[in-house]
Amino acid sequence: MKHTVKTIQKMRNENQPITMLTAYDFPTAKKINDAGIDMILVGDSCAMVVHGHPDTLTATMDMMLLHCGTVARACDRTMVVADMPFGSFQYGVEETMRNAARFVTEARVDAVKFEATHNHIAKTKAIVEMGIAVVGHVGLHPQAVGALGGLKVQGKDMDSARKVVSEALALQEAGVFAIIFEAVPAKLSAYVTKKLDIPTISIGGGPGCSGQLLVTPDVLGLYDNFTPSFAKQYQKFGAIMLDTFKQYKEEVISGEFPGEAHSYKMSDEVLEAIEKEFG
Ligand SMILES: Nc1nc(=O)c2c([nH]1)NC[C@@H]1CN(c3ccc(C(=O)N[C@@H](CCC(=O)O)C(=O)O)cc3)CN21
Ligand SMILES: CC(C)C(=O)C(=O)O
Ligand SMILES: [Mg+2]
Repeated sequence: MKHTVKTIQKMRNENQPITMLTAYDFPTAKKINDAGIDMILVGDSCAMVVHGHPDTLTATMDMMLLHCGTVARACDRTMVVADMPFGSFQYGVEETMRNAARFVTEARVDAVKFEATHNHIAKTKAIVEMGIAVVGHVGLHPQAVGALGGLKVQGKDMDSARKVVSEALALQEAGVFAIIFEAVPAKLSAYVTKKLDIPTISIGGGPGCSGQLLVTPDVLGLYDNFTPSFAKQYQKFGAIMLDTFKQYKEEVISGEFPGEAHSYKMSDEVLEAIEKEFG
């Protein structure tokens, strides 16, 4: 059965931890779905971990719609959340509504997320009123990397902690069904989680949230430009891939590949006839 806003909120109410990972392609999304992970975020982190850009600002509507549609096709259980790229929710309520609708109608995702601050509460309400499920996102907003002066923890001092708490409360009030806490001290997200009635999902937000999220290439060991300190690498698939490609190269050079098992056969008569005809 496919997860819905209701089943995710039920998990939170029954104290069952919610699991979430990012995905950008069909085979990975299918494995995440089949593993029973509750939610997938098609993050604009794909600009970095899939497309090789230094930050998320180059993600576009076209890029996100393509990856979202691909991931959505792989998921018959996992709830799929589209991350709205920078520039898609900044220019007024109507344009934001139109862009949110495209994720639902064209890519067939189950919900949208964007890096909303206090300036985006009216837009959040407008999308919720359209009937689209919305996820909030507080703490580190990677799309604000320029203004923040780097991708770093948020909410350690009074001003930024107040921003995290007040934005989370305002987003809940605006109707989001869950909120992602990114790079926030564990004590602060635990405090806000208790204050809220909706699930909180941590990516570097500590164990006190209702669920956990990681960027899948970090989990698999597939992205080696950098890894945030909160990410846990469960496997070293990057090293396995490197060894595999080296082995393939060696086998082609040595003639070991392709052997008989990986080649097609034909009858000697046909070949002899061809040789006769063409010399
Ligand atoms: N591979 C990857 N994993 C992520 O979790 C991730 C992305 N990319 N891209 C989008 C955002 C950006 N995020 C990030 C990226 C880096 C740090 C990081 O390296 N922080 C340092 C501190 C840096 C500083 O203080 O200047 C750390 O030690 O965690 C944190 C969050 C989380 N997201
Ligand atoms: C880091 C998570 C929350 C995200 O927004 C992304 O993967 O783009
Ligand atoms: Mg993002």
